[in-house]
Formats: sequence, structure tokens, C-alpha cells
Amino acid sequence: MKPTILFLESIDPAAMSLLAPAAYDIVLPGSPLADYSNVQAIVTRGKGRVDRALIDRCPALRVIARCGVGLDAIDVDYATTRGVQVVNVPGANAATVAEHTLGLMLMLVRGMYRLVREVKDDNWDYRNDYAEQELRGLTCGIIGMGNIGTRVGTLAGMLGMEVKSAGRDPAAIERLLKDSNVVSLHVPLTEKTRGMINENALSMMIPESYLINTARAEVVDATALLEALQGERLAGYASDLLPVGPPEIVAELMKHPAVLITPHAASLTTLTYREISVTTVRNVLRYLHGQDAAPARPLD
Ligand SMILES: NC(=O)C1=CN([C@@H]2O[C@H](COP(=O)(O)OP(=O)(O)OC[C@H]3O[C@@H](n4cnc5c(N)ncnc54)[C@H](OP(=O)(O)O)[C@@H]3O)[C@@H](O)[C@H]2O)C=CC1
Ligand SMILES: O=C(O)C(=O)CO
Repeated sequence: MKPTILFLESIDPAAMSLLAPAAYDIVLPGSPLADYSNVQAIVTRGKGRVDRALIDRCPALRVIARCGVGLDAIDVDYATTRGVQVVNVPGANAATVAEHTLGLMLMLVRGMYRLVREVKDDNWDYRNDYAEQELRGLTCGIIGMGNIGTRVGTLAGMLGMEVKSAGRDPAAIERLLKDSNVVSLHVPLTEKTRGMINENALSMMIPESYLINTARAEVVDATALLEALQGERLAGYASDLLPVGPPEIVAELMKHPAVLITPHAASLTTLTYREISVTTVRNVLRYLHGQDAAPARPLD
């Protein structure tokens, strides 16, 4: 019987072409699957959740492959107790996410977004009112100095920013919040990082500093964020994630002129999307054929 590979979201066609239809039953998003008994691999890009219920429906499951890095949509602990391996592609989207993060910083802090919009609105003379900061000379504080955070630090340093970083030490995070003009978040979403940037954290930040979030929306408390923006304590927020919080708060944030949101696209350049898709399928094939791929680190 051919192994079934269940794709919760589509991935790049170049990766799909590595899967010979004669060897696998491939179940694509939206196609009905009546029989889960031979699902040996599940592939997710993070929107499709792999929870306990789905894992339990698949008694033959051997591998869950995350096409990307964040494991927050996968019940890694339960998978592990069931002997199911979880694999991701560590570092594979770090360069492109770091580039996107710097793009958000430039749009927000230098007001690049506004400059382009004013010219499109035929307001060339906006240049006479333009009075924004440049990144050079500002302090960039990075929380989560892993694959992405490290690259953001390198790029920010090349632009003349002073770079500070903090890992898990709460005192170091506190110092960083007090010292940075731009804080950039690069932690995974875990029970420890959920709501990490709350009212207390925002109150420590330098008045009129900026917050950049290409990690996960839930790391930032949406209500506290809106209050900080409305109180003009925070000068702006740019994120690759839709804020998560009470609907009326999210609606206010989306309307706020100093909030810039991109649609979780930081790692979706054609090059990186293809690379991470291909590596994901190779990871699945290695597991199905008995060779180890590098396992994902557990969340803590
Ligand atoms: N917008 C997008 O498209 C993308 C978003 N992401 C998000 O970015 C996150 C980071 O990715 P990446 O850099 O590749 O991951 P890494 O695992 O390389 O880095 C994560 C870093 O966060 C640190 N960290 C973990 N928990 C805490 C904590 N409680 N407090 C402070 N620091 C902590 C880790 O420290 P330690 O070394 O001690 O473990 C590590 O240095 C992903 O988990 C994902 O959520 C990732 C890719 C694309
Ligand atoms: O890799 C990740 O964690 C992303 O958010 C993009 O899929």
C-alpha cells in the first residue's frame, strides 16, 4: 500500500515534482480524504494546524514536516510521545525574513511608505514637510538572537545602527527595551513569549521608539500596543503578522496611520519559497525511507 502524504497547504510545484505519483498517495488541500489510516506524513506551512486530534486520526503517522520554521501550529510534545518525528527547515528563510524586517524598519522609521504614497497622490511637495529619522545612529534592540535575529543584527549594523541583543534573561530584555530606538522581535511563539510585549514592556521603551514584529502576532499584546500608539508613547509598529486580539482593537490597529502590516509574506519570495518547499519534501522522503533528517527543536 502506498504511503499517504497529506498536504494541509500547497507548496512550490518544484517540490511536488519530487514525489512520484506511482509511489505515494498525495492528498492536496481541499481534496477529500476518507481514510486516514495510511497517512504517514503531514506537511504544513503553519496555517494548517497539526493538533492532537489530527495526530490521533493518523495511526500510521511517521513524520510531520513544517515547510518553514515556527512550530507553534504543531503539537510537538504530543507528536513526540506518539513517536512521530517533527522536522522543519531551520535557518532556511532567515536571509529573506531579515531583509523583510529591515524593509519594514525603513518604511516605518524613515517614512518611506508615506513618501511613496504621497507621490502616488500627486503630492510631490510633501518633500517640504518631510521630517523623519534615518536608521543610522539609532539603537536597534533584537529580542531572540537566533537565525533571523542574528542576520537582522548584521544588516542593521551595516546601516550604522548600534545593535543590542537579548536572549532569555528578563533583566537583559528589560535593559534592551530601555535602551533601543527600534525593537525587533525574533522569538518563537511559546507559552513564555506569548504576550511578552505587554503594557509593562511597552512602558519601559524609550518614548517615541518603534516596534517591529516579524515573529508572531501573539508575542505582542494588541490592547497594550494600541494604547501605547494612541498615547503616542510608541511612534509606530510594523509587522508581517495580522494583530491578534479583540476584533475592535485589531480594527483600530489596522486603521492607525503608524501601523504597517504585510500579509505574512516575509519568506514568500520565489527563491526562498522554492528552497524551503524542496527541503521540506526531501525531509519527508528521508523519513519515509528510513534516513534521519535534522529533527526540529522542541518548543520551550
Ligand atoms: N514572518 C515570517 O514569515 C517568519 C516568521 N518566523 C518567526 O520567527 C521566529 C524565529 O525564527 P528563527 O530565528 O529562524 O528561529 P531560531 O530558533 O533560530 O531563533 C529563535 C531565538 O529566540 C530565542 N528565544 C526562544 N525563547 C525565548 C524567550 N522566551 N525569550 C527570549 N528569547 C527566546 C532562542 O533562544 P535560544 O537560543 O536560547 O533557544 C533563539 O535565539 C520563528 O519561530 C517564527 O515564529 C520565522 C520565519 C518566517
Ligand atoms: O517559517 C515560519 O515560521 C513562517 O512564519 C513562514 O512560514
